[in-house]
Amino acid sequence: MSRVGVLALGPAGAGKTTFCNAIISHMQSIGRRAHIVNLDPAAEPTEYEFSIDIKDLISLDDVMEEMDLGPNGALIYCFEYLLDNLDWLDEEIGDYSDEYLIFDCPGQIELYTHVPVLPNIVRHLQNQHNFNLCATYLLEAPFVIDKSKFFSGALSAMSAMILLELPHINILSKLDLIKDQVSKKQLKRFLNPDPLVLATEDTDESSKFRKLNIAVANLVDDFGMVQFLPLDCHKESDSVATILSYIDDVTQWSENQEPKDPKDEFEEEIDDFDE
Ligand SMILES: Nc1nc2c(ncn2[C@@H]2O[C@H](COP(=O)(O)OP(=O)(O)OP(=O)(O)O)[C@@H](O)[C@H]2O)c(=O)[nH]1
Repeated sequence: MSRVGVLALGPAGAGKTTFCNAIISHMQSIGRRAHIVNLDPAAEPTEYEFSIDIKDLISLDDVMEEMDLGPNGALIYCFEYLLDNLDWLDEEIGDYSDEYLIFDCPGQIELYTHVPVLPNIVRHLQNQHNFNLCATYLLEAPFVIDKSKFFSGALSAMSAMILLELPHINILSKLDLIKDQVSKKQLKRFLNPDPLVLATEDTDESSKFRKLNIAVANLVDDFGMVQFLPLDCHKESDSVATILSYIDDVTQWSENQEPKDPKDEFEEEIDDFDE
């Protein structure tokens, strides 16, 4: 038996929970079942009930109060507690066989860029529960269309990809917020950009950061971190369906199957952008 799990990752407020809800809603509309696993010990209830909720094990408020810790220290404590009590997760997951689980993760990206707590949970899910996992990393469109922020976002996504070692899909969320600011052509540039061009254009040849910018751009390019699937949760759009079909491909990976090129997948989505 193999299970499919999707991790929703990304900085605070990037739209992870909204994305999880949009996936569930879309799946329900096409007759598929999926469940949200809330891994954020500070999360409030959302549109769809959590099928598995870390708050049933431990909550951030309780830890802050009882251990006299700040929010970040308390979050790390919660995850270490989860790691020490993985039998709780095992029991909860036991009820969901052959189903899609969407793991809504906290926005404190150090959990998957610095400290190994999420990678340890990922290994447990793979080894003990035979999960086919995939990571989705959300970055807000208004954030990413700014060049310097684009690189910082791409580097944080890359860091998560390296630490988690999972099939990785970058998602540009909140597309509606940039609709009036960028043309279809500009959007394409940010969905599938050439990092070297981004790093060097408009940069003074003598700038002392030029060499560093080029080195960072090459690194980002080498790791293939520069393709984004667009997501607009506030509009009836095909973006969720497109992302889901891509997730389906990477999680049901078979040896002789090549991954689809996300560029082709979202081409149609971009065509609708100016309308
Ligand atoms: N305009 C717009 N707003 C969005 C979109 N997706 C999410 N939001 C809003 O962005 C805010 C944050 O969304 P969440 O889904 O809670 O983000 P999150 O990444 O889960 O947040 P944390 O769990 O706190 O890290 C909410 O007010 C959402 O309504 C979108 O596609 N467009």
